[in-house]
Order: sequence, then C-alpha cells, then structure tokens
Amino acid sequence: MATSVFHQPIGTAQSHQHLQNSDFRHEFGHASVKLTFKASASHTSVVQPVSYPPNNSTDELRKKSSEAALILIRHGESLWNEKNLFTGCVDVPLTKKGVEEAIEAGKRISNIPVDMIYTSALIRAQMTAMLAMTQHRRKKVPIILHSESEQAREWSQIFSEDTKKQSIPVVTAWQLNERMYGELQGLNKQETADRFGKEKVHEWRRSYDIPPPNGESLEMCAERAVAYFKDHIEPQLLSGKNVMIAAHGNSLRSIIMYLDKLTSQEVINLELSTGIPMLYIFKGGKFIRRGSPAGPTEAGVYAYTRRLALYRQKLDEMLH
Ligand SMILES: O=C(O)[C@H](O)COP(=O)(O)O
Repeated sequence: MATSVFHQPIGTAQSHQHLQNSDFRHEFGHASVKLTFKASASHTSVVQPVSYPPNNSTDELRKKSSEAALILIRHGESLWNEKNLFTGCVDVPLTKKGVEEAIEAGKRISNIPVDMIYTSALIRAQMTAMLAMTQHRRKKVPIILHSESEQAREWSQIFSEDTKKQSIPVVTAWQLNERMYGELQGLNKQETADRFGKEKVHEWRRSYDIPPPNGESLEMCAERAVAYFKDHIEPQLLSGKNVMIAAHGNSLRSIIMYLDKLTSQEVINLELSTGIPMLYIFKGGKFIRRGSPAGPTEAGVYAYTRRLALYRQKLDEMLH
C-alpha cells in the first residue's frame, strides 16, 4: 500500500526539540543541538516490555505522550504464496524472494527508531522482522523473548545492563497470526475458485464478516488482532516507545482498519503487498499514516517528523 512519501529535508528540523523522554539523550549522549529534555518514563530492563505506569490514566498519558513511530510490515513472500496456496495459520517459511523483500524492507526503515518489535507466532513474520533488522543502522540486537514457561523466562535472562541496552525485545503473539483459513488451508487458490466459483472465493477472501468453511472471517481475526494491539502495543506507543510489527495480510488489514478508522466496506478494498513497510506516527493519541518509506538509495534525506529527522542526524554523526 505504498503512498507518497512525506519529505522534510533534515535542514528544516528545528534546533529546539521538546522531547518528552530522556531516551534520546541516553541513546546518543547529550545531543549536539540545544534540546530540552523532560523527565522520562523510567527505563526498564530490555527483556521486560515497558509496563504501563499504573498511576496514570490512559487519557492523561494520551495527552502527555511523546511522538512515537509505528512500522507495519507484512511478511515477505512465503513458499505457499509462491505456490498460490491458502496459508492462514500453517507455519511456512519465506522463499528466497521473500528473504530479499525482508532485507529490502529493512533498508527502507534503516533510519527509523525501533525500540520494540512484535511479530506473530509464525516463522514467516519472525524471519521478516529479523532479516529487516540486519539492515538497521543502529545495529541493536533483536532478541525474541521467551515467556512460554517460568524456566524459559529464567533460562533466557541477560545479566548485563549494557548488553540489554544494545538489544531490542521481540514479542511473539499468536493474536497477530494470519487469519485462520479453515478448510481452505493448503488448497490452491485458483483450483478453489474453479471448484467453488470466483465470487464465492472472493467473498471468503475479502468479505468482512463471512468466514471460509470452519475458518475465521476478517471480523473474527480483527477481534483478536486489534484487541492485542490496543492492550499490548498501544501502551508502548503511549509511553514513547517506537514499535515495529511484522505480521500478515489479514491481521495487518484489521489493524490498519482500526488505525485509519476504515469501514467494513472500505477495508474490503485494502490490499497489502508482501515486504512493504508502512510508517505511522503516533502523536497525541492519534495515528497519522505516513506511507511507505522511500528506497534506501534515495539521494536526499527523508524525515517524517522533526524527531525522526533528528534521530537520523544523530545516527549519521554516530556512524561517521
Ligand atoms: O494466508 C494466505 O493465504 C495469505 O497470506 C493471505 O491470503 P489472502 O490474500 O487470500 O487473504
């Protein structure tokens, strides 16, 4: 869903930034430009996602929240996408092309801050996230959190604060899985259309509330994916964390329906290509769609907000 990219040459970034948290100063030391920092949400261990301050109501935080970047990426092409099979919750890996798409996506977001990553429980989304992050200029290490048991939590602890600060927690959640395609999973899409009729298959694939046989409708998928986004991801954005979500065509369509306030009629026409990153800015409790970052070979600089322009400027300084 690539739309025009909002360009703001880095030179226009104002030197006075009123940032809401000291993460930035922590990240880059004292910024070279005069910045006003305010008390930040306390740092937490990288391994434990930021907990939502209990003594603030959502509305209060919503007002105080600093700006945060939200990146959405549909996984790269999978082996069953290539075979044109209904995949749903079957856990298939990426093709070589899908790997390349994930790496290309990483180049396009390489200057955008990422503090937390959420993926589905499926390998194609996790591969996409990890491959994309190999291209990030900040070179922090994405680490998949294991909380499936007390032992898993205990055995995957990190005992160095510095190492934690150089890591990005990756949370895997089945709620972000692709819609479950029921009895269509494994069937060829064209053969299914030949057997049941193009209209019926289109209805199963792109209606809002009509599920495939013993599968999930988009509405049912939205109930779990959007609920997870609101309960677990939005609080991170509210606390100023920059988030990347690597998921699937339909779980992301349902999240975009929430972000863009689309009707059930409008979302039917929303299609997401594999491996194309989409950027939103979360500010004042609102989601502003910024489109898909331009390619890595872009001659100029791109910046979607002053804060992101400043982040890229500090990366340039840190890496030269
Ligand atoms: O699960 C699948 O088959 C694809 O990832 C998405 O399929 P769709 O585009 O037919 O919803």
